[in-house]
Amino acid sequence: MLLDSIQEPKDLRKLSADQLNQLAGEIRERIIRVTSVNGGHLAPNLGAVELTLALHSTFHAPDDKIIWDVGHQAYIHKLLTGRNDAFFDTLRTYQGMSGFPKRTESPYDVFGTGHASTSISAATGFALARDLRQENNEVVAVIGDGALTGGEVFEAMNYAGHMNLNMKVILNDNDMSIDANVGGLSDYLTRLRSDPGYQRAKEDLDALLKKIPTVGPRMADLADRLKDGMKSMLVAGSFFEELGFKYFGPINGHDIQAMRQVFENAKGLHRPVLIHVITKKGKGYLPAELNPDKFHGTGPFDVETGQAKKGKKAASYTDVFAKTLIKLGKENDKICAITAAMGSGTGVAKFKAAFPNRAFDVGIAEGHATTMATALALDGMQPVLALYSSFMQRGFDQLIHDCALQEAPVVFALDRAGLVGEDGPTHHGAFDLSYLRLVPNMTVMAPKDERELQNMLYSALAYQKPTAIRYPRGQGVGVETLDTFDYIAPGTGEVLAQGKDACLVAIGSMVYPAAQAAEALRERGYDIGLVNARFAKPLDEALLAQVFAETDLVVTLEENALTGGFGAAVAEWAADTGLTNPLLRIGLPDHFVEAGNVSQLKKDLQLDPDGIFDQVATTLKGRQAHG
Ligand SMILES: Cc1ncc(C[n+]2csc(CCOP(=O)(O)OP(=O)(O)O)c2C)c(N)n1
Ligand SMILES: CC(=O)[C@@H](O)[C@H](O)COP(=O)(O)O
Ligand SMILES: [Mg+2]
Repeated sequence: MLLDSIQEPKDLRKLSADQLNQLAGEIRERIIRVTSVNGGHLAPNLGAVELTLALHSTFHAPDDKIIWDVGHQAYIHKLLTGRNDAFFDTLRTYQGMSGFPKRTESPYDVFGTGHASTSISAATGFALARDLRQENNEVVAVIGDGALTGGEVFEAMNYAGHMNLNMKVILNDNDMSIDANVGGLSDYLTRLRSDPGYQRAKEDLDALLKKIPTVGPRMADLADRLKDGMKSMLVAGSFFEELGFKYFGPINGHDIQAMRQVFENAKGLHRPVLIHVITKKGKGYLPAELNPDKFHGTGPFDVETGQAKKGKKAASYTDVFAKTLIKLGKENDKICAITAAMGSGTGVAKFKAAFPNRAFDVGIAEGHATTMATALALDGMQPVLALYSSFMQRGFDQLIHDCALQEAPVVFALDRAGLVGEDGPTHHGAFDLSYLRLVPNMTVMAPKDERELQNMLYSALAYQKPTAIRYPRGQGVGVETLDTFDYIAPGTGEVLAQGKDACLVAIGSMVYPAAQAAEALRERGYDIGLVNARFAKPLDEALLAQVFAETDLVVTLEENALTGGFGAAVAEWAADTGLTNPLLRIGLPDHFVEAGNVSQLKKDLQLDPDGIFDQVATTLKGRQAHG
């Protein structure tokens, strides 16, 4: 195989045009094979094969810096930069190769990513550093049309254009985000891409401009201004040109030689350049071409049929959220659902199918979504903003400054809270309890199971206050859901068992594992209590006072960073109250948790029932030994 002979990108420069095309086929085969076993971002990569070959055969990485936006499409880059074997064996596995660019993995991965819309800011920094060092390497950002909807992109282009920095942006336009892309910018790209009238308008304009008479100084001045105005209205890429970027395109992103020629020409321009490349998401694998959304990120699948390998499982938290919101939406027409480019992932797409006018996908714009939801709430609507926990981080200031400060009754439905698995540290929802708990006016809760998620969503809408509910990725514990809901008052936990030796006070996804550990401890003769805390804010202080009075050792459990999390809240409250019971806090450590199967990660971090049992038993034995 040609692919196995490529150790570094410069090997590509020895290949003929035919060999590069052959290599493209081999790469596609490899990626389909590996993702069919390990899962991964198949469709984005299949669309970027020729683009990556053209880039790596023209630019000289790692001296030239190639920055991948989101980074989910960087598999080809990994295959071409000496990681062929590891890719085959370990992509997205525990202690294996990351599914995203990662600086510690390779010198070719110059900037770590996972969240969208950072590449042009990063390129700006690399270009400035290069200029300060008086070197002359190229800096290239590769960004998709979906990631282009994120506001940071425009902050970066505004500045890079202003500084006239030598950097190249390759816009990989496949006319898709995860779901359909949204917005005026997406429409603009569609016009650039496909409207022959638009292209013709450009040619007609040139002809027209030649005909404008320029008699006398005032007429000449008028003609110039008219030309400028018309140019900016009609010239292809004028939006990018106005920001200071020289626009090239659109060009065929599956024609390696055409792209190489444009990239080579762009190298000679020492200024900001944007090259608009058109690709097909899922290219070369029919099931992915036909369903690019399903194959954006996939689990293991059968290559022949494209069918997912996993069997039918219990409903996911996302399904329960969507089903419950639809039911609530039928009874209350003020309820709206908002998401930031994660309609399928959060279940908002289902709500949109039921209530097309009351569901909004704003693109990759979590900050904007938060402010928009705030205003909807202030004007009498009941917005539910569904985001992944780790992407909510993008809207933190808006959550404080717009929503919480004005006490806007927005419900934040934070999916993928806790460990998410193979996407790894960029995507684990490790911090939301910490960063939400510190904000005044917030109510923060986490359900122990699907039924409690239903009741929490129902209750959150009744609170009429900024409220967050966080729940994990994937399937629930399998309890029955209902079509009627029970109200849970703010700051009320639930005593599941009483015990004198220790009480396990767990929140959200840790309640069931804590219950299993408590049972095992009881079998060893310990008297163990169990509390479902439900709320990280406000705490159920009366319940905690009872727990601290009745038991010796208090154990808090959360699938969130220990720093600032639920256990920290209990510790602060106990210290403020003058209680001195020993406190064992179980949760995520103060380092970024790597990628891997969630059960494996939980085992490693002692967050599974066995790990909880061991930690509590060791502490209890230690206390007995010291009398
Ligand atoms: C801040 C943030 N919000 C949401 C996401 C989830 N996400 C990952 S890829 C993606 C779509 C990207 O579309 P595009 O840039 O066009 O790349 P394509 O997959 O089409 O190649 C989204 C919304 C993210 N990674 N980061
Ligand atoms: C790259 C990215 O951010 C998304 O594609 C993410 O991988 C989706 O994760 P889920 O599989 O949890 O929806
Ligand atoms: Mg796209």
